[in-house]
Amino acid sequence: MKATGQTFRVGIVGGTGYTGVELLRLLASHPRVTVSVITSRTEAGQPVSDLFPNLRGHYDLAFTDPDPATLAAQCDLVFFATPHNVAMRMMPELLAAGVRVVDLSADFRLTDAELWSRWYGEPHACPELLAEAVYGLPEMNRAKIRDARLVANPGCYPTAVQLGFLPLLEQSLVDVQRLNAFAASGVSGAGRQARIPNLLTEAGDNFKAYGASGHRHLPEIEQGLGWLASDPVRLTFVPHLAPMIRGMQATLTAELVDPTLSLEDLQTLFEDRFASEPFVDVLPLGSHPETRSVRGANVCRLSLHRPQGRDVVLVLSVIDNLVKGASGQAVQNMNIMLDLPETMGLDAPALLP
Ligand SMILES: NC(=O)C1=CN([C@@H]2O[C@H](COP(=O)(O)OP(=O)(O)OC[C@H]3O[C@@H](n4cnc5c(N)ncnc54)[C@H](OP(=O)(O)O)[C@@H]3O)[C@@H](O)[C@H]2O)C=CC1
Ligand SMILES: CC(=O)N[C@@H](CCC(=O)OP(=O)(O)O)C(=O)O
Repeated sequence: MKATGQTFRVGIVGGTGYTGVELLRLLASHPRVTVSVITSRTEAGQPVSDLFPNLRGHYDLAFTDPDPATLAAQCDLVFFATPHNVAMRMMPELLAAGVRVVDLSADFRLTDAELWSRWYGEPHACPELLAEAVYGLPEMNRAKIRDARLVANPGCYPTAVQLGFLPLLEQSLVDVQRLNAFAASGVSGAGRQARIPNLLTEAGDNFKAYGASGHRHLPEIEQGLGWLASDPVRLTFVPHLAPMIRGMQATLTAELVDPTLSLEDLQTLFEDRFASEPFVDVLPLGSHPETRSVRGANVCRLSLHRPQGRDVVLVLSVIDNLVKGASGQAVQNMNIMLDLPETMGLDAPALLP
């Protein structure tokens, strides 16, 4: 049953992937949104609930081939839950028809087309839209998201890392030339397509770093941290693959400019900065956040440390890569764009165990 008030029609391009089905799960209980189009090239014609039995009874909808004209006619807002290089080709037609877009891929996250093509390996298909796209980290850009036609939803690592550093950089408290982020992701971060490294027998009972000499999230994170610091930053970023399905943990370190600042001062700074943020939770001093405390929930939990009282601040940050790291944040952005309460459809607690 949908609540009173206007109901918005949304479409999802890429409905068979992990972020697509997570959007469907979250939107099934959203009181002001109806999913009117869900696309898949490989499953066109199949009812959604045949492919995803968890959604039986929630959707009377079948997958259709992605077609911009159909999406434009039947949707107020469209999510792209597709690999890179898809949204940038279909989106201009939707924007021209007055449809608003939240893109979960990286197509519009970097403002510099040349930098994008260096990291993504081909020319950008519509660089003219890069300046207009709004980077969809609400804790940083809420006012711009409200009026945006096109929101670039952040990557999962960039969400965990930027939220953890945010108060320190806004207040110029750390050396921005020597930032470090070591982060581990669950295997769902790699998407649903079949690849040998993602098999249970390869990724299970194993833990490894990858992309250590350069991962495509590095320029995205440095760009966002640079906005926060109002200065270019330099980050050492090492992602890891952890033997779990969902979840992301980031360990961040930075050197304090003023070592007389106490851990309690930093804790107060974080608590004050995030006091009115519904989806950022600063844990009490001494805590170590766990990925299972955010599983299925649109929340980032942070904790602060100063190991051995040295001049280094250490921030632990956890999110669910598919929720605050992708589809939950996309719904949060949609709520802001449609002038709905920001937490609508997103207030369920995490799944434990
Ligand atoms: N997984 C995660 O934790 C996160 C993912 N992201 C980003 O979100 C996006 C989706 O990720 P994820 O759900 O994991 O990916 P998946 O690989 O699991 O799913 C991709 C989806 O896109 C569709 N698709 C693929 N190629 C095309 C195309 N050319 N045209 C139209 N549809 C296409 C596929 O369906 P079909 O082939 O049937 O059309 C499928 O539904 C990616 O850009 C990813 O980088 C962002 C943050 C976190
Ligand atoms: C575990 C794993 O493989 N994670 C992915 C990143 C997650 C993601 O999808 O990020 P984008 O939205 O930027 O593509 C990777 O490292 O490429």
